This record gives sequence, C-alpha cells and structure tokens, in this order.
Amino acid sequence: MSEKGIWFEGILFPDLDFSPDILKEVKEEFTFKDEDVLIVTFPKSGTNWLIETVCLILSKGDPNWIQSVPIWERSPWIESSSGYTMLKNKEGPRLVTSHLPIQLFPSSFFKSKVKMIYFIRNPRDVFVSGYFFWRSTNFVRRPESLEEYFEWFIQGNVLYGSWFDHIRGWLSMRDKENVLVLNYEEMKQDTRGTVGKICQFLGKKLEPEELNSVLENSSFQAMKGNAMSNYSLLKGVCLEDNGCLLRKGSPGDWKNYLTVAQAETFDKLFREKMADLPQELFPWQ
Ligand SMILES: Nc1ncnc2c1ncn2[C@@H]1O[C@H](COP(=O)(O)O)[C@@H](OP(=O)(O)O)[C@H]1O
Ligand SMILES: CCc1ccc(OS(=O)(=O)O)cc1
Repeated sequence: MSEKGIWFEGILFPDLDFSPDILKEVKEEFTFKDEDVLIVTFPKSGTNWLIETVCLILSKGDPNWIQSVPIWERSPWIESSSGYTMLKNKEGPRLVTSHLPIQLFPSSFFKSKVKMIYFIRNPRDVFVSGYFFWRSTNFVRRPESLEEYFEWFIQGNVLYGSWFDHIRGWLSMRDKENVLVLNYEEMKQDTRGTVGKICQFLGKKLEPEELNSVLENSSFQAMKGNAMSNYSLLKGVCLEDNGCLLRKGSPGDWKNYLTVAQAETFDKLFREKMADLPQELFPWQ
C-alpha cells in the first residue's frame, strides 16, 4: 500500500498542491470578505454539483462561464496552495470551496457575514464514492480493498478526517443566519426546490427560463459532458484514464457494496456519534 498523503494537525490531505505551511497560513491569515459565497463539504458529498449549480445561479443560467473555465478556478479550494493564491489575488466577491474541518478553517470567517452552504450526503454513499474515486488518483494512499477502505473510513483515517467529526463540527453553525445546510438526497429528489432555496438564501431572483437553464446545465448528464466540470482535464495529471468524477450519482448506491455486517457497523456508529443531533438533518436514515 502506498503511504501517500500529507498530515496536518491529525488530518490527512492530498499529496498534491497542499502543504502544512499553507494550511497554517490559510487558517491564520486568509481574510474573507462579507460578499464572498462559501461552499463547504466533506469530499464526495456532491461538492462539484453544488459548485456548478451556484455558478449557474450567479450567472443567471448563462452556461458560458461553466463551459469555459475549469470548475476549480471558478470556485477554488481555499486550502490548496493554488486555490489560496487565486483567491488572495481575486478582486470583488469570490466563490470559495472548502473541505476543511471547522477547527482548521480561517478564523476570519467566524467574524464575517459570508454566506456559507454546507452540503451533506449519506456517509455510506460518500464512502463508496470516495473508494472508487481516490483509487483512480495519484495523490493519496490507495486501499487494497473495499474492506480496508471501510476500516479507514470508520476510523476517520481518510482525506479530511472523520466524516462524523466534520459533520458535527460544521453543524454547530446550522442556526446562524448566514449558514444554509442542504443535503444531496433532497437536492436529488427535488432539484428545482433546492435550487429555489439556494436562490433565496443568496438573494438571487431568477426568471423561469433562467431557472430551467440552471437545472438543465447542472444535470448529471450535462456535467458529465462538460470538460470544464467533469475532471477530464486532470487525466494524465493526477487522475488515471478510468478516473471518473461523475460515476453514478445514485443515492443508496452503497447497498450494492456494503456487506450486511458492514452496514450494521455503520448503523451502530451513526447512532453512537449522531444520536443527539436532530435526525431530520439526515433524511436518508
Ligand atoms: N450533477 C450531478 N448530479 C448528481 N450527482 C452528481 C452530480 N455531479 C456530481 N455528482 C456526484 O457527486 C459525487 C462526487 O462528489 P464530489 O463533487 O464531492 O467529489 C459523485 O457521486 P458517485 O460517486 O456516487 O456517483 C458524482 O457522481
Ligand atoms: C486535488 C485534490 C482533490 C481533493 C478533493 C477532491 O474531492 S472533491 O471532488 O472536491 O470532492 C478532489 C480532488
């Protein structure tokens, strides 16, 4: 097994474009502007779908931006070295993405009015999605089997740490008026309604045809065919030829992979770790 990845304050990060010095600087020195819009997720929760949707909302359904600029430049990851540089040098309101756990997040955010969307997905599907995606990359250690990755995931020994800690940490912000918590499953079931919630939160009013264009251009099929959004530009750089960001996009796909014993372990852990939180935050349960 390769031991790739870098560690910072007990959390594993990709071995590509990340460094402890930058992670420290991001936390201590990155200055948010009140007009920025922030997307935070645990990786493989549908981050890129949400970014695409927000980009389209901001451009009133005009697909020109999403079809001409790579998704990681439209909404850079604050914690990556290149993303941090891009964001620092960008004038005006910025669209910012992050997978950072709350304890590593820039302290300026907590004194700001920045609108943040925190996007959650069933951790069982996050686990399966991550298993298939990370093993097609060259910047993190690869598990030898799904069983091995399952052990890593439940111990929080994967990129960005424990899903449970990430969710618990960020959900402590859920009652703030500048925070909107959404989840993948509801967005999948009622995409139009969820886009409406995002528009309202961001104070953006779309005409019916603009809203239709947002929905059309952020659909699974449209994103899969958009080279600026489907990560095909990363093939040969950090992604193998079979690497695929838009794999299935099906809630509940975990049922095709977890054994009965693994599903029971997951249920028990979920109960232990999340029982004190309002269960409506987890509609897949
Ligand atoms: N437009 C879209 N609609 C639904 N799911 C999407 C989507 N774009 C990406 N996804 C799904 O989001 C997951 C990737 O998440 P992230 O963007 O956080 O890396 C993948 O899940 P699967 O691997 O289950 O298919 C991918 O298929
Ligand atoms: C470039 C490293 C990286 C980090 C995290 C990713 O996950 S996600 O697609 O944003 O969920 C992908 C690539």
